[in-house]
Amino acid sequence: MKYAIAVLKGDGIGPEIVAEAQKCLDEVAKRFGHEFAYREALVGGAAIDACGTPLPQETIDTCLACDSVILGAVGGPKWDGLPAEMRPEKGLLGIRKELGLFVNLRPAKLHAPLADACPLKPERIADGLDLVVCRELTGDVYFGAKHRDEDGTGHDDMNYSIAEVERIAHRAFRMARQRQGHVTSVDKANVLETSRVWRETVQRVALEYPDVAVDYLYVDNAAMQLVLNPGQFDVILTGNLFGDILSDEASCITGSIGMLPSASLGETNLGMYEPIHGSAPDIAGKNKANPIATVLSTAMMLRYSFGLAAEADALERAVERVLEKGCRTGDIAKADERVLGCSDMGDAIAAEIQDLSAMPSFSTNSNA
Ligand SMILES: NC(=O)C1=CN([C@@H]2O[C@H](COP(=O)(O)OP(=O)(O)OC[C@H]3O[C@@H](n4cnc5c(N)ncnc54)[C@H](O)[C@@H]3O)[C@@H](O)[C@H]2O)C=CC1
Ligand SMILES: CC(C)CC(=O)C(=O)O
Ligand SMILES: [Mg+2]
Repeated sequence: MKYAIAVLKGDGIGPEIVAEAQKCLDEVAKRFGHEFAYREALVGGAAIDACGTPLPQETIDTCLACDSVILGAVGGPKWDGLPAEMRPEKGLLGIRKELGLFVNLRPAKLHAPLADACPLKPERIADGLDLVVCRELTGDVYFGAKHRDEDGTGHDDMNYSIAEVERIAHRAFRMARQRQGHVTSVDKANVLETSRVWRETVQRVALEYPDVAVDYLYVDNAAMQLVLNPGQFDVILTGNLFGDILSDEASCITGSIGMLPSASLGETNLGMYEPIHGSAPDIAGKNKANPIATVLSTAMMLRYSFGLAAEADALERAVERVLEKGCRTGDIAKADERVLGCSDMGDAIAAEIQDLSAMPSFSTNSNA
């Protein structure tokens, strides 16, 4: 099959990590007999520099004309002084909104070979870590009105409508049915009106899923529980701001933010697949970034946008195998371990895909 993929590399490490993900996808295409046709478009700082805006209309049109979107990351110190509407991050928020991507799935899994890279004591991860943050992506304080008073006071309007909470809650409960059947809804309902709307709505939606266990945590407690006993979580259902923060926290339990993929989804098959991390200006251009979060994001793309489960499994298995073999970028390496560059890690994963014959559980023509 032929698939059109919009490629938004963005800024900082964005181009480096996306190049490695494409390298791995090209191996998947060869092995399984698909064609991935890439269409590059600009977003973030790169778009500001070339077109004077963080989200050109051409980029939106390209994404809408494709079957899926891969995004690297946006932002960097070069653009930090720009007004809010002109910042690179506005381009990312804008493309999520334009494509109607209100669900952001951020799975956090502790890969066994990386147990040493987890900063928690072994007893805290005795139950492992296999959770998914189901984050609402096109509402909350990120999209509310912003302004500054004449005296310099800043305002960000935080709001959630019942309909916005309902649609993300249904997605979380349906996903829990495919997993361990447990949703933890996270809010700040003891203080925020938006959170009271959130909690009441989730409680109502939960009645439609009597087979799913549900509990409710305030976000401050959730942040603590995540490091005390991360194994208690299955699906964490939460808003845009809290989900952004909790997923970065969850990522470091897996060893590094460079490990965590995400899928941004809406009502159609068109999804955007993006690592959860940012543009990492401190390591940009140095071939030091971990490309695994981006590679695993494209595995989510194969599964969710293209329905290619065997191909997604193969890509995920290839990542597992390089970790088992001891391949490590700097962020997940122990002091005495050899450190691979971003492109070496991409090469290693691509080589594992080539070596599919050594993986008896994968047929190379199951979906071709
Ligand atoms: N989705 C996106 O495009 C996002 C963009 N940003 C933007 O990125 C810029 C930098 O933000 P920060 O707060 O520094 O967050 P960041 O996620 O870019 O970096 C935080 C730390 O994690 C490290 N890191 C991140 N990704 C890594 C990878 N793949 N491999 C190894 N190490 C990695 C960085 O080197 C840094 O030490 C800002 O302009 C911010 O607005 C931040 C978060 C998400
Ligand atoms: C850069 C922001 C717009 C969002 C963010 O940090 C994220 O989605 O992880
Ligand atoms: Mg973030």
